Formats: sequence, C-alpha cells, structure tokens
Amino acid sequence: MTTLEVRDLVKEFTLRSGLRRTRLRAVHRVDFTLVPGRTVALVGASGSGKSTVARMIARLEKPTSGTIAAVGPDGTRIKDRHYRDHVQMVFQDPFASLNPFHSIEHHLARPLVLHGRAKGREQVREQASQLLERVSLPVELMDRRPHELSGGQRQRVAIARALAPGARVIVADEPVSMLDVSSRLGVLSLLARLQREDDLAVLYITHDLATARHFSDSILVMNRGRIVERGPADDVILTPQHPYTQTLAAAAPNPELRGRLLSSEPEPQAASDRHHLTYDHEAGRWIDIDAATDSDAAVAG
Ligand SMILES: Nc1ncnc2c1ncn2[C@@H]1O[C@H](COP(=O)(O)OP(=O)(O)OP(=O)(O)O)[C@@H](O)[C@H]1O
Repeated sequence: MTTLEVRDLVKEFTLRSGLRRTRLRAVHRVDFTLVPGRTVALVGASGSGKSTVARMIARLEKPTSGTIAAVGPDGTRIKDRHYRDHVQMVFQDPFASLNPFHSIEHHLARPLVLHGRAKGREQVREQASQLLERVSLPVELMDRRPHELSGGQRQRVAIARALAPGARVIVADEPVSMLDVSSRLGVLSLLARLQREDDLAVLYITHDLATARHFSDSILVMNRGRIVERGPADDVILTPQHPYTQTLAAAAPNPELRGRLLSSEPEPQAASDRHHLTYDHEAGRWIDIDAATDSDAAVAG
C-alpha cells in the first residue's frame, strides 16, 4: 500500500525566441494525494499542465520547486532508488511506448528482472504469463512483437508492464485517447478492475469529463497550471463551481453532462445515475460507458 503525496508543485520552462528568453509557468502550486483504492482524475483543456504533472511524477521532468513523495504504509517516505518499484506510468501512445524490435515477453521480463520480481527464464516466463492473464490477453501473444498487436492490446501490455515491478501507484496519462472506442472502454474498465483487485492508487489524466466522472472517485480541474476546482467526481461534474469547470462541462459533447448543467433537472437516482454516455468522435456516435466490460476487444481489438 503506497500513497503519493504531491505538495506545492511548480514547473517553469524557459522559452527562447532569438535572443529573448521568457519563463512559462506550466504548473503552479499543485497539491494532491493519491491513496490506495482510489482513482483521482486530473482534467483540463489542452495545455493546462496535466502532462507536465505526470512527467514530474514519472521523474521525466524535475520540478522547479515542490515535492513528490511515495509514502509506505508505515508513513515513511520511500527511498529514491525504490520509487519506480512503487510508481509507474501508462502513457498515451501505445505505439510509441513499446519497442518494435522486442517481443511482448521481453517488455514484461525486463521490469520483472530489473525490479527483482523474478529470476531465471522459467520463473520470468511464468510471471509474464500471469501478467498477460491479468490484463485479459491470451498468453500466446507472448512471442509476438508490438506491431502484431492492436492498439488496445498494446495498451494492455503497457498496463501489464506497469504492474510488473509490483507498483501500487499508477499514473495513466490519456491512456485511451489514441484507441478506437471499443478498446477504449475495455481498457478503462480493466484499469478499474486492477485498481480494485490490487488496491491501487490511480491518477487518471484526461480531457474527457464523462469518463473522468465514471471511472474516478474525485476530480481535480486544472487550468493554466493551477488546480481551480476539486471534489467528489459527481459534484464537480454535475454542479461545477468554478467558471472554467462550467465552461468545460458546457463544451463537453455529452448531452447528459451539458443538459444537467443547463437545466435545473433533479439528480437521477442510483441505477440511472451510473448510466453515462461518451461521444466517439471518429465513429460519430454516442457510446454507453456502462455497456463496456474489461475484456471487450481484449483479444480482437
Ligand atoms: N518541455 C517543454 N518546454 C517548454 N514548454 C513546455 C514543455 N512541456 C510543456 N510545455 C508547456 O507547458 C504547458 C503545459 O503543457 P502540458 O503538456 O503539461 O499540458 P496538457 O494539459 O497535458 O496538454 P495536452 O492535453 O495537450 O497534453 C503548455 O503551454 C506547453 O506548451
């Protein structure tokens, strides 16, 4: 059980144009905590600073100031050299994040060995098979290369790879935005199942308010580097307080969110409350999130 504490996080970039230099504050005084068994969505328009937060958590960028600490169950901060055993990323692009020259087995074996989870060919292969099963992929995919898999299958491999070190905190940066819609909801449902099974702490970064509401417990809304609103997912989406959140919700291509915002309709009760739609831009149609299961398109899609 690991908690991730983000405190007073700031990131500034220096931009050069000819001889001129300017400072861009991409992230400004961001604070939040990820706790086991809970998903927090970080939402905001393009350029609001979401990926910069993710990249700092993944240690791909150094914060200008502030701290990011993984904290163990006994309350002590996890040492830097063990940070990646606990905190792992799933990136947006499953095509770029897997090496085309290596087999699926290699992608899973490497973190298993590097993080001391398995040794010896047999044990590694056995654990890699188990990881594939956990993400609802057939073990026969083990010897294939990434280009022989669909986008959804590749993202499942990326999730299995994130689990391989035994990570307890997963940061998923737009994990489904490059997938077709059938794979998209299956992959989000898979993340939700793994989160429940392993008591993971998850940061789900997205610009899609409908899936943020459906797949998270609470939502942080980011605008121009700052968290401008935070709270339980339903409250933030259905009764947004900050004008920026209201604008995001009003612009969402989702009749349920937009309709609720513009009308004084009472909140729906339990069952219907979980019935959400999201818009598939490529297919040009509405999709029922509740109809998706985590094994959807796992094999074919
Ligand atoms: N390496 C960098 N150098 C300079 N500016 C950067 C760098 N990385 C990000 N930025 C700037 O920081 C701001 C926040 O970018 P970021 O990618 O974090 O936003 P985002 O909310 O994740 O957007 P998107 O959803 O489009 O990925 C943007 O203005 C971006 O241009």
